[in-house]
Amino acid sequence: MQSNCIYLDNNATTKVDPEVVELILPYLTEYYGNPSSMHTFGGQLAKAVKTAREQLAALLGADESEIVYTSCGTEGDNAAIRAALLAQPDKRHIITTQVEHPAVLNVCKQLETQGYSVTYLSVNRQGQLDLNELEASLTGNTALVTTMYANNETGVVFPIEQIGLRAKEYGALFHVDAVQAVGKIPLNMKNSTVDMLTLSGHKIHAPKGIGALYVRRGVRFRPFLIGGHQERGRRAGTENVPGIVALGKAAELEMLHLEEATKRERRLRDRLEQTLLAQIPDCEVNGDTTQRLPNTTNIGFKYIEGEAILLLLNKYGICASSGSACTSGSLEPSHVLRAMGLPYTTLHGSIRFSLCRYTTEAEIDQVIAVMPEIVERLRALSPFKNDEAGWLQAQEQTLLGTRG
Ligand SMILES: Cc1ncc(COP(=O)(O)O)c(C=O)c1O
Ligand code: FES
Repeated sequence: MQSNCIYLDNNATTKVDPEVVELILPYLTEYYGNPSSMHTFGGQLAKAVKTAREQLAALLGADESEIVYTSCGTEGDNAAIRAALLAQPDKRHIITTQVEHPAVLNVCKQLETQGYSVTYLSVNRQGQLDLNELEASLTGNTALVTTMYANNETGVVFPIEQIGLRAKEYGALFHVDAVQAVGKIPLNMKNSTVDMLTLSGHKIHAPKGIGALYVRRGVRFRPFLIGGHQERGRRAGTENVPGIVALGKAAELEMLHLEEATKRERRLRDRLEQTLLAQIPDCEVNGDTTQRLPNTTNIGFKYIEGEAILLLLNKYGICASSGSACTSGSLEPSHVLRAMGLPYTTLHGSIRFSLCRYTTEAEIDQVIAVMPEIVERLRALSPFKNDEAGWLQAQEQTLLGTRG
């Protein structure tokens, strides 16, 4: 198995911090008890679970009683949406956006088949919402507004508090999928309109299989997983103790590094982006560059296929992605970039680079060194170089063929 690469796909998942690994090893070996047990061997682990809860609460500016551990971001999103609807059985309307992660979009689509109506807010070319459209969609029947904090594909950040204020005016609950924002944007739930907020461990240098949902005190919450009394009856199932300990430590490290890492990642990301834009013709950044995560850039290279770029980057040991990991492999272009109304010529040739605190100057140099040549090589092979109409026709035929 390959283990060494230039890893610029941190929005898909991150490396577990070595400090986190070291801390959790005893919880995988010696301390295997059940935190709910009466005996000391198991019961002592409740303390570790509590410490992690405090660490996570500190990162969110929340109270520890407001943290519910989950298995992943997807579970957090599912649990929050279901809980909001169960708590308000008379309300049958949900507002979300066209650019959400499938963990929200596909839940909403299923709810439509169960008698709920869903408004999918549009975004503009920059990937930003129109708050007037949100206001016009809200009614007294709206149970929930659920939007992401930052987009996984473009890094575009939504004006969360402005959305929340409007939701509150209509008495709707407000859930935020902050899987991509946690650790990259300072958060303070104390002075916030957010009622529930999802996060995922594997995006912040903890392992896969652990996440959390913030539930504001006072928000009526009905559990998604029903069974035992764990998590104060809000999420049944024996706790993933090593995962929880890891998440707590990872949160502590995110807080410690946030300011300095954010600055560094922004500088490296901007250098990568600006150099590629200067050296490669016919390319552009997708999404609002003023309201954006510091670690993400999504660049559209006209007239070529993103997958072809990725394959060549892979030959140089560079990991990036087109769209998101969950949807890669499907031939459909990204629903996020489509919602932004990108032209077909760019839609298929878009690549996301996402950095983290381990990304080095030398790694960025390496990408800068190979990208112009990769794009030039692919464009030389492309029969449609500078031929918008030809490219468009070919893409349409491909799509028809795959659907056919
Ligand atoms: C915005 C967003 N929400 C939810 C998820 C799902 O998180 P998980 O992979 O932990 O289920 C992801 C993962 O890519 C994401 O980027
Ligand atoms: S890995 Fe991020 S979209 Fe699934």
